[in-house]
Amino acid sequence: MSTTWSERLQAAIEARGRLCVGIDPHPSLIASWGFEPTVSGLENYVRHQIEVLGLTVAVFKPQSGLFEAYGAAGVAVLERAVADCKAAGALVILDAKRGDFQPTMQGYARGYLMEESPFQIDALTVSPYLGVGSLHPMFIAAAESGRGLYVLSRTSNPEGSALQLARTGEGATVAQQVVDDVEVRNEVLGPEFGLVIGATHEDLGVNLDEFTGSLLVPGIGAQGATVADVKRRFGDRASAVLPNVSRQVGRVGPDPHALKGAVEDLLDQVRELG
Ligand SMILES: O=c1ccn([C@@H]2O[C@H](COP(=O)(O)O)[C@@H](O)[C@H]2O)c(=O)[nH]1
Repeated sequence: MSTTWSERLQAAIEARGRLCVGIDPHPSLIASWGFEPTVSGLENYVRHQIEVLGLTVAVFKPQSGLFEAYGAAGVAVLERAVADCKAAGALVILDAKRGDFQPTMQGYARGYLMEESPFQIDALTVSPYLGVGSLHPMFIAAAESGRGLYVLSRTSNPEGSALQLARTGEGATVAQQVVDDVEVRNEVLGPEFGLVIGATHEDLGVNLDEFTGSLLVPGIGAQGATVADVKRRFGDRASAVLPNVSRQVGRVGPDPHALKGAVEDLLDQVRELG
């Protein structure tokens, strides 16, 4: 890509507002929109969501697992959904949380982060829990191709805390070590690498003061957090937040007027983040 992820993200936020809408085609949501929970229902649900919201939303975050559930046909729907979001002028963060040792990460880099990759995404979520260094091929491929990465640090789910708030030998929390290790890459390669920090924790458990990348923040809506919580919990760093809302939007149903209204309402709220 001829621009960097951080440049595209900034431009998209200025044009459309600071909001990432998750494309999370849970079978129950597909059914509630009046479609069969089959591959063709999946395709109809996703296509309708993008047709209605594609020109409004800055960033979409398809959840890979909910497409992979349908096998190769579901992955084909995902590939087309990415292309449809891009054709509508929106950016795409693929939420696939990839993480493995370096030789395997090279395969994921070829799949997601190169000019010739089948998935023409803008950014990818990755897991650092085989060591941030195991993500090295991803950092390099993303920097070379103008793509971004979002590295899991402090996830929104309650099960994450025991691991992520454990202390390293140096006394930092594991989540903080991830923040610091990713920031080292940002200093060398540019602020293209962000973090996933859940909105659901009253105490974030990490210090983000020195972090220069963007913060992908899930947990708003169905998981209980509000945009006001994000503003309070992220304080000075709220302007680096890219809030994600998935099921709360899907639960509105397929009516285009209602769907657009729900997103406009969220866009009004996120203006408060600065
Ligand atoms: O810490 C994390 C990391 C990723 N997610 C993903 O975000 C969405 C949230 O969906 P909602 O319906 O808005 O709750 C989903 O795709 C998760 O896999 C997360 O929730 N927390």
